[in-house]
Amino acid sequence: MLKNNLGFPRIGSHRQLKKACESYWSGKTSLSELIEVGKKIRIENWKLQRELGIDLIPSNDFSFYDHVLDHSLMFGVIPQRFEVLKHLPEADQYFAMARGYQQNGFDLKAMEMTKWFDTNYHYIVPEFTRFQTFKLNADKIISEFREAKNEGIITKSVIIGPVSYLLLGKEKEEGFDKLSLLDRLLPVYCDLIARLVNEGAEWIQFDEPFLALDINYQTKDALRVVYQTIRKEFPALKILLATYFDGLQDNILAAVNLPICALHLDLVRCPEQLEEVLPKIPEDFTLSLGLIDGRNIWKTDYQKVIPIVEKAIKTLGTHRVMLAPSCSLIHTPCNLENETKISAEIKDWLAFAQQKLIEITEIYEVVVNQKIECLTKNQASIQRRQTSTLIHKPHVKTRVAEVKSSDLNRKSSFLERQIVQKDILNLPLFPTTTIGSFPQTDEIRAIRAKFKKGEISVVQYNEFIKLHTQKVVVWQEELGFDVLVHGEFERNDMVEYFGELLSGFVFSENGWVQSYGSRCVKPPIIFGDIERKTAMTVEWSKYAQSLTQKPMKGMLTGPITILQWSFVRDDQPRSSTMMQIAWAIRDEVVDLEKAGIKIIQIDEAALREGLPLRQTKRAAYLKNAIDAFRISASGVQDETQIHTHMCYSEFNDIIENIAEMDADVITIETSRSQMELLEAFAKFNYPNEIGPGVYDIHSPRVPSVEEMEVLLLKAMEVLPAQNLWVNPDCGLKTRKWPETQQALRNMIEAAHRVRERVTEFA
Ligand SMILES: CN1c2c(nc(N)[nH]c2=O)NC[C@@H]1CNc1ccc(C(=O)N[C@@H](CCC(=O)N[C@@H](CCC(=O)N[C@@H](CCC(=O)O)C(=O)O)C(=O)O)C(=O)O)cc1
Ligand SMILES: N[C@@H](CCS)C(=O)O
Ligand SMILES: [Zn+2]
Repeated sequence: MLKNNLGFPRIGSHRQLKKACESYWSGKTSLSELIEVGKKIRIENWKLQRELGIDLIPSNDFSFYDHVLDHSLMFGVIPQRFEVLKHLPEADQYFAMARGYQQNGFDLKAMEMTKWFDTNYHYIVPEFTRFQTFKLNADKIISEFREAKNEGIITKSVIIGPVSYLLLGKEKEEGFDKLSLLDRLLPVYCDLIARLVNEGAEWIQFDEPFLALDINYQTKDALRVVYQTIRKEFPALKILLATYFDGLQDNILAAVNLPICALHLDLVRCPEQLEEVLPKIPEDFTLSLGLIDGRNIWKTDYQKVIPIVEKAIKTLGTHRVMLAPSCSLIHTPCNLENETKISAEIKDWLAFAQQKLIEITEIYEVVVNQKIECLTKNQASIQRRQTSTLIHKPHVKTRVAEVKSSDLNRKSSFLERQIVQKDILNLPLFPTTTIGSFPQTDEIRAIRAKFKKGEISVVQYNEFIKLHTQKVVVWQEELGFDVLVHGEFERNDMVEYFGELLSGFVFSENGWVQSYGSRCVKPPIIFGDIERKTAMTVEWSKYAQSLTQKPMKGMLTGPITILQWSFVRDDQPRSSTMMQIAWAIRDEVVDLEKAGIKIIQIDEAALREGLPLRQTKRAAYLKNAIDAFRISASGVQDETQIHTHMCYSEFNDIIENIAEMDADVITIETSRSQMELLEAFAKFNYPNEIGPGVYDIHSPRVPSVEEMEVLLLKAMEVLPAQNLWVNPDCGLKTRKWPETQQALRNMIEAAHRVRERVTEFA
């Protein structure tokens, strides 16, 4: 029974990769220093996995920015516009594709970035053209394989399977289907496999996560052609095909009929699939059981998983079963041992990536070598958690259970509210605003770190934050913004900040997980019932409002997003936890209104991300999610304008549900996709107000006045001008000040120009 790992966190246990990348980007360190940091992380990871007893250790799971972009480079899928950078080192071309490039007279937009399935990881979307060609550049994958081999480890290279790679991309021209590119792509995959086999590769892991999604006949057929071709060319190759994030369901036959050696199943997301898959497994097939949750941080209950392993062994025999995490471990933090502040009681319930690999080994030991002490120790922890007095608060449960329909509804319809709000707020056409955060400078982060270490007092910290808030308010007024924000300088992260103020959460010091590129998050851990201990944002919003006559938006993170970007307790339905958060946020919204805040934004950046991957599960999720949002937003009077904000979202399939949220204004990400998204809003006759992002804040590139004006004009073609707002795609916390100032100046100018055009036209 082989112990199989699908992927290990690549950021380093102390975010070494983030620091090295950012240092290189800012010109402080050289490329060779960056490359060295990457190599050190990889070697440490491989050695660690070997020490922990993993048999199939992955390589090519490392990436300097994103593994999908790595594949695009590996296959020569480089958009034409980056050809002009051919003279640069390959690493700089790579980072230019990810981040845009605005230097030395060049002005190249970054490639689109979107969510990796239902995770908070973002990948760079491959861009395909009708006559797309592919050309192999296997340097990265081969050199990583060799690096590990030098350490005496024959790794299992991880590659995204050809079908999933194509499906992850986007057709940049009309009139062709990306799957039709398979004829040209497959031979390049075969060249790649040949190179790996030549180097001594025995196993290759092909990730085909789309097999766990709703796919059509053509896709199943494409999978068949691909793996038949590979099998024919490489009869001795051990192909492990990995599916994750859901079950195979109606794709079971398509999967088990593929000529592969091993199939990986996510048995955390879909345990019930095993029953159906087992009898259909061909004789020469191995099954990789994804039993350790790669998407959460709770200790595995061995008593629950061991019978599953035994069942698989009974049908297949020990040698045809593998033990594995449910998916790559990049979605979990590296090592629980680095945590010094989580109480011993709660730490006992947790497992980070390293501990998850230990769990695999322990389960193996229990099953194969009857090492019962591992099971006994595990069961003691599981029981301590189940009986802990920290978790349950009956009054919280009662409040959630007693929801009435009036709790879910604003007092009047949107059209009635719009009239009252227009009257009170008196905003111009195309009101200008931002999404909330302004640059979190190194100085702010350093001061917060000092405050957290107790090196400065709360008074000193608050004075410092107030000073920054004041500066940003004055600056927005000078620039002519219509609706102001306070800048969110007091927040470490839009979810962690609220978690810290709510009961039922704990926090890691080092539990970082990659979100995109060098950006990481430290998801809070929800272990118990949630309630608001005290007002969380009111003092900051009141202070900021006191500095200006213009409306100051109150800024909150919504229940869906707090849930989605946390590690959520697994001892009650997620929807129950979401409702507890919804009530806590509602209390805050009501308090903000009482404090005189006229516009309140409840960010739901993760609404789309939380949407189940399978169609059949979506309605239930959406019902709960929309109810949770409505509970959080409906405690206020008609006069109070509720905004929501979403980024990285493909809304076409959920536009009706977004309308049901009934936010007075929604601000959304649209600039990287050139407003494509708005057509969905237009088609649906979306009734409420919309701020389509015109400035892509995920790139340091400064957009020109003209290009933002063009985007606004595009928006006007499909939506009524009186419903449009002007704003960036998302918050500005990741940006530097100079580019932010220039971009926002341009944005305000673009709004003025469009206003003038409309007035002239009228
Ligand atoms: C809007 N997005 C968010 C997502 N998920 C979230 N949980 N939050 C989001 O805002 N998902 C979708 C999008 C895009 N994703 C991200 C993810 C992460 C960031 C980001 O800016 N991350 C920061 C870390 C933020 C944070 O927690 N900061 C803390 C700690 C700062 C720190 O590193 N401190 C140093 C010490 C500093 C010193 O001494 O000088 C340390 O601990 O070593 C804070 O500010 O206090 C990142 O840098 O990666 C953005 C968008
Ligand atoms: N208000 C948050 C939303 C990010 S999705 C911000 O501005 O950073
Ligand atoms: Zn956002």
